[in-house]
Amino acid sequence: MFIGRDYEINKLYKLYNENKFECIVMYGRRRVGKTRLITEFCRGKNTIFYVGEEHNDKLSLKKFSIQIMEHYNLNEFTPEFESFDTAFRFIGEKAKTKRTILVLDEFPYMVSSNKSILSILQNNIDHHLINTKLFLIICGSSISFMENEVLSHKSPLFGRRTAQFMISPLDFFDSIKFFKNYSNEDKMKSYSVLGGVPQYLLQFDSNKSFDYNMINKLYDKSSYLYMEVELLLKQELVNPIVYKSIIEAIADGSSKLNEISTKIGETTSKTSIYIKSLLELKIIQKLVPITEKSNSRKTLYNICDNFYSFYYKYVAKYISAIEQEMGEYIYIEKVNHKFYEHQGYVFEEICKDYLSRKNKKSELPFIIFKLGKWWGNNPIKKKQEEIDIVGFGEDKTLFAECKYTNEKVGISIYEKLVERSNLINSKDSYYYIFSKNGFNESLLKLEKNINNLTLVTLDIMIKEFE
Ligand SMILES: Nc1ncnc2c1ncn2[C@@H]1O[C@H](COP(=O)(O)OP(=O)(O)OP(=O)(O)O)[C@@H](O)[C@H]1O
Repeated sequence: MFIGRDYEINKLYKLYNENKFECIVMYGRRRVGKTRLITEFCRGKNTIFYVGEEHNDKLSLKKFSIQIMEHYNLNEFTPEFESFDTAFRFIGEKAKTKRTILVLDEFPYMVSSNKSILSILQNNIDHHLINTKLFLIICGSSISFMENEVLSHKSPLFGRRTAQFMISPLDFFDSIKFFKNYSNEDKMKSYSVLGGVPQYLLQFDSNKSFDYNMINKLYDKSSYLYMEVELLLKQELVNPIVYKSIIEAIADGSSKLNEISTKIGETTSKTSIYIKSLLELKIIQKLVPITEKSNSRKTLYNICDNFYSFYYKYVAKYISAIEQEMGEYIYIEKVNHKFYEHQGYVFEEICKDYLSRKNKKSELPFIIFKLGKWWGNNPIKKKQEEIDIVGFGEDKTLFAECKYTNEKVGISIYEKLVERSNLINSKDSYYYIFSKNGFNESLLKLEKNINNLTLVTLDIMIKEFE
């Protein structure tokens, strides 16, 4: 079962059908589904699929040669290519007449065994490949490597790329397709723990209860997910301890730069260097009120990956108990029924995903150009206020409140939202209220009587994008 990725597959097809040379750079965090996406796209096409490994240059070239020879059915007595240069030229010759896909997966490993591959490839593109029908896909997980060494202006490959795809985790609506047998609430809970990384979503079996999966697939020291975050950080970062402290500080509620640096005992300038790497890895994100510039002093940081966020809020602090095989007890007594706040935060993101999807289909009252959150001072009440979601169109604004509670949402929530929306300049305002468990009668009646209020439940959202 292959889920989602419609945008990427459609774009790849369009480029493929142009039948000319392409150099496509694909990157994204580990386990996000890059290889699977490429495999799905390449199915039934003339493809050489090479996966880089941590070998020395000689072994790398040998493996690359074997892959090419097998593809072209060259017999075992054919000498191996003497260099990557001759190997690329050989493929280029073949691709002059026939559409050929060459995938270089795990490209950073290829480069680590031979730094000159970048310039060899550049030279080949400029002199040989550019006039062929080669469809080259360069793929890698190390986001910093791909952005700095392949995409940036410092890279020999700069200017050779014809398209790039940064592969993100699946959104809520695609992620929950992994949990066919779950109730909507369990789908939501599972997504709030695992996020949208397919490899993590695959760990839960929706034929088993949510609690069973939590206890056996996360709160068990032998489980894949239990070790994942620590291993990933070690793989991606040189000094994982400081990074871990930063993520822990954010998970614990520190969201401003000075709060984070105080908590971890580092200077703000040093902390901001570490934060930059975590931003690059898409583990944390920077938030500013939608009305402010991106360098606003009101900048906050939060963990944008649900799994990291859950792990540092509800797993990391119980490591020693889980190591003593008390994971089930910890989950039942300390976590289950207590991670409601986390779900509330994730619910807000889901509502944003919902609005983005509706916006793409032009199904909102107007086209939104900018979607975000707002917080700021209420000068009348002399206190801080926030609006969960604000969407700016050309001359219209959408304001949304997201309520993840068991109670039905009433009219007072609408009134508060209208009051707060007055803090932002808007000619024409539209209101959306999202609720886990529906709305009371008076609010439902109001929705019928005014035309700028829309009420949406979790069930409605899920049904719309099933
Ligand atoms: N869209 C999808 N639908 C269903 N399963 C998927 C999807 N994407 C990925 N998977 C599954 O998730 C797992 C991880 O995916 P994949 O190996 O493609 O990730 P990756 O980004 O290439 O990882 P890495 O960077 O670690 O090599 C695989 O089992 C894959 O089949």
